[in-house]
Amino acid sequence: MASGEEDGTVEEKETNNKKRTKGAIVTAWLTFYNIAMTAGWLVLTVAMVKYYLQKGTHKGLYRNIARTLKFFQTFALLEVGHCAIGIVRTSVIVTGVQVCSRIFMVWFITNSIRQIQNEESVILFVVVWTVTEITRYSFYTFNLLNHLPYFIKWARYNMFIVMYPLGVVGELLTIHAALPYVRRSGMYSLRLPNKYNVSFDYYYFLIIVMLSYIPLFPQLYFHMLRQRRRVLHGEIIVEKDE
Ligand SMILES: CCCCCCCCCCCCC[C@@H](O)CC(=O)SCCNC(=O)CCNC(=O)[C@H](O)C(C)(C)COP(=O)(O)OP(=O)(O)OC[C@H]1O[C@@H](n2cnc3c(N)ncnc32)[C@H](O)[C@@H]1OP(=O)(O)O
Repeated sequence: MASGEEDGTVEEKETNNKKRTKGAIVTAWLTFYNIAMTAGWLVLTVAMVKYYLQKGTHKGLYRNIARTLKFFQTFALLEVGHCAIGIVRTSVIVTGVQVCSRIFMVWFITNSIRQIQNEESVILFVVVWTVTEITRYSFYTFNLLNHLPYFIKWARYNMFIVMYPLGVVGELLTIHAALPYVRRSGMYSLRLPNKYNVSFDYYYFLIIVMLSYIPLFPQLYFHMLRQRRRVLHGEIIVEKDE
């Protein structure tokens, strides 16, 4: 009997040790990830400020930071995995829509259409993304280290109120600026007849993407407002897909 009780205790101890080890590994990984992402977006900030101080114009700024932006924005795909395997308490759907929209903007709009890279709207969304991500990743980092300064928590759950709409304006204006070039070049499109007997028009796809902001953006925005009420005002909120 004693051995059974001891075994129970031994099994419980082993399970608890495994949980503690897993918890330590997850915390170590997330801390590393968030520090790396904070550093990456800070490098982007320094590069943008340095370029503007040297050149005195935003023309050519995107080309100057494109590689860093593409790397760190694409690296954020890991966050969909973090949600999917449950190491962070975030909606997979919300994170997926947010990350996919950013990656779409970076790779299939600004990186693919050089003619729009000097648009002011590109600088608008890049600057807004940068300020937001530095705040967000530093929030996660300090939260994991249990030394979260209030001003970072405040910034995390208040700045989005203005930054989110500004970022959407920048993204939509950039897609709109790209439309004439896409129409003229027929890029990423498939005309009939072809061996697949399928047609695809990237111009109309972009119009659909712009229209998709109408139902999708409010979902993200209200999600952040719920998070804000939960964290700053202690409301108990259960996400739909939790
Ligand atoms: C193929 C064609 C595609 C076309 C797509 C068209 C889509 C159109 C609509 C999309 C519009 C998007 C516009 C957007 O790009 C504009 C901008 O972003 S402008 C800049 C302003 N933006 C923002 O402020 C939003 C920034 N993004 C986020 O905040 C997140 O991505 C989001 C998923 C939206 C919300 O984050 P989350 O749900 O994680 O909220 P919390 O931060 O409160 O975290 C919840 C809990 O999870 C823990 N967590 C999350 N991540 C981590 C991590 N990396 N490390 C550690 N912990 C993490 C966090 O601590 C919370 O834990 P707890 O609940 O215990 O407090």
